Amino acid sequence: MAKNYYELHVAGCTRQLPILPVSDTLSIAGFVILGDTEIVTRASEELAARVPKDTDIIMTAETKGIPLAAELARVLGMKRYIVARKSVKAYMQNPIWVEDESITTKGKQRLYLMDTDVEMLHGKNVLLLDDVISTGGSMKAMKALAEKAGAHVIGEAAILAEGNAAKRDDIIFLEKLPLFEHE
Ligand SMILES: Nc1ncnc2[nH]cnc12
Repeated sequence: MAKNYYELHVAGCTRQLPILPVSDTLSIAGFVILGDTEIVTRASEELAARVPKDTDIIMTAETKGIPLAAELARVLGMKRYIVARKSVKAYMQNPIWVEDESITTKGKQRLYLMDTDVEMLHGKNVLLLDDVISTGGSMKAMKALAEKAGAHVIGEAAILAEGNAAKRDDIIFLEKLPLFEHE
């Protein structure tokens, strides 16, 4: 049980985030939107106002970005959105893939798209979406994957920008989230 919490205020919601170690020297405030309809709905409304006008389609990656992408696409009246997967399922034909590294996952993993996703992305302006942008590793992998599929990445958006990402002016986000360094 985590003893310490960080109080987050975002899109009119307040959440107590448990501070949890991800390495010997670094802890994060765990932000989980899975199962939280209120934060997903309200954040999507605020993000919708900031989506680049010429966005054709939204793309996210498994897992925590999925409800956000579904709701943001719905608010924007988009019938489809794209989910990059962490593994290849039997129903995924002719997959393409890239390597991915993230702050919350140990080691390397891959991100995959199936051929129907590639068809939907080809030649489109795509907005990359996630719950948190931190090191930028997941976004980098998603960008490479979208470009491999023949899409043009028009922007990167998230509910929160964590650590140094909060200083970036090339990404869309609603609030900052600190990282917690210790000895
Ligand atoms: N603070 C955080 N909580 C949950 N997922 C994350 N991914 C990157 N930073 C995170």
